[in-house]
Amino acid sequence: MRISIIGSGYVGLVTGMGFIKLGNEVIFVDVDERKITMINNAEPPIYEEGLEELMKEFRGKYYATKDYREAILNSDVTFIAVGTPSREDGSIDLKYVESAAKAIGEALKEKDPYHVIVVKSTVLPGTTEGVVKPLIEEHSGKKAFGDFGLAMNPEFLREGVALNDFLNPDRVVIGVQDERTKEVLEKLYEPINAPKVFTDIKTAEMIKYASNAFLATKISFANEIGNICKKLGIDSWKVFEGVGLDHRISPHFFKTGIGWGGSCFPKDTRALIRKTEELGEEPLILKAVVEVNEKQPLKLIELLKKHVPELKGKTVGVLGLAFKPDTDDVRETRAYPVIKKLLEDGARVITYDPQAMENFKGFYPDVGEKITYANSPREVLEATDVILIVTEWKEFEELDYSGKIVVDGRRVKAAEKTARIYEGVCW
Ligand SMILES: NC(=O)C1=CN([C@@H]2O[C@H](COP(=O)(O)OP(=O)(O)OC[C@H]3O[C@@H](n4cnc5c(N)ncnc54)[C@H](O)[C@@H]3O)[C@@H](O)[C@H]2O)C=CC1
Ligand SMILES: O=C(O)[C@H]1O[C@H](OP(=O)(O)OP(=O)(O)OC[C@H]2O[C@@H](n3ccc(=O)[nH]c3=O)[C@H](O)[C@@H]2O)[C@H](O)[C@@H](O)[C@@H]1O
Repeated sequence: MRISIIGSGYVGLVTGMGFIKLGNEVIFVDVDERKITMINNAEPPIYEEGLEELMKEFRGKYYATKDYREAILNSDVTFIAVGTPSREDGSIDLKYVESAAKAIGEALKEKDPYHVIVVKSTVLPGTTEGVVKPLIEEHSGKKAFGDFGLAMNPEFLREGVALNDFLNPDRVVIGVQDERTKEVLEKLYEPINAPKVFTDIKTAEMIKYASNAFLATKISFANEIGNICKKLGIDSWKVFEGVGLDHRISPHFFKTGIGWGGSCFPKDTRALIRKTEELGEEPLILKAVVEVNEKQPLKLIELLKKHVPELKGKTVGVLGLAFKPDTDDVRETRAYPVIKKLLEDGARVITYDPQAMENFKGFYPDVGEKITYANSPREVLEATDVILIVTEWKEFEELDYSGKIVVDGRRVKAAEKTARIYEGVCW
């Protein structure tokens, strides 16, 4: 099938390359010239395992452009995968979705054969039918479900293992209304060996929010129990190993630590909270889930002060800046509140991350003043005896922490074994 993808970020690029691997051809559309040039040179604009190899292998099966018209006229299915960030008040900002829908509508004017538009971006229930559909109809002069198809197909991939998640998902959720669109998507996803859940459009939208909210809840719940365990001298990882063996609960996604960050859990829980309030309901659990998560990274500093009561003038090493390992993404990373607090308390910071330092400089560009970006994790260990671990990169397992005070937010076994003083956040 010929596919066009609007928005070539983490989701657009990964799903696009995934569809190519399944035998399709893809035209990527973006507004960012830098990304377009990089994709056309088979260079991934983001770090994601296996992506570069795939882009090199399938050169010729895809290209990137700014031109919506060209992309729509030369494809049969268009996915919308633009960002859906938070507004200042936490509500969902649909400006990219809206401008994509308008531009698709304009391009669709000239297209005769049936074209299917699929919303892949995470959008609140009602958005595809209440915002995307009327904009495409207004700008194309055509009618949804008659002149063109419309569907909602949320994405569940995780950064770092994104290609594998896309190609081997637990399920594929497809929200559709008309039979013709359903057939197109059934065919497109046929090679994927996973249960296909067909629903109406707003149910598909809700499945995505409920999934992310549940996962965020699972971690905040585990961290709340983990904080109690810490006070009682209990290893919460052992606790959740035992808890997770109950098949109704499952052992996955139960790691206690300094909480969840990333481009989605924070913004999606906020958006769902705002939507719930708008509907006149009280999001009691969701609010608590967020509150636990905001406090959790500061536990690192609290524990550090047990051993180093005065941080003023001290150099503190921070290992890891990405919101999790195997990505260069620093959106809502727990490293930010940790480093902010260290600097507020008068400490100097020396930090290292294998992939995310350039992105993190967006928060703290004043290199050398209060924060130094090291060339290796060893350089951090040479500079100071006080270490905080924020992201569990594999290479941090290869270090010798002898003589160090380590406060660990993610459980790096080598630190637990070799540090002079070791504090785990929930163990
Ligand atoms: N990052 C992730 O792991 C996952 C993200 N999602 C959802 O997928 C959506 C996209 O997320 P990401 O890929 O992380 O975002 P991103 O920010 O990495 O990528 C979005 C891309 O859209 C482009 N863009 C913005 N406006 C545009 C327009 N009018 N026309 C064409 N391109 C435009 C941007 O330049 C950017 O390259 C969001 O709704 C997110 O919640 C869903 C599952 C996983
Ligand atoms: O909607 C999205 O964007 C995606 O959000 C998450 O994926 P992602 O943000 O890439 O990362 P996760 O692996 O879920 O980790 C999120 C955060 O939770 C933390 N985490 C994860 C697992 C765990 O057991 N404990 C824990 O603290 C991680 O350190 C990280 O900060 C979901 O896992 C995906 O299914 C979803 O598609």
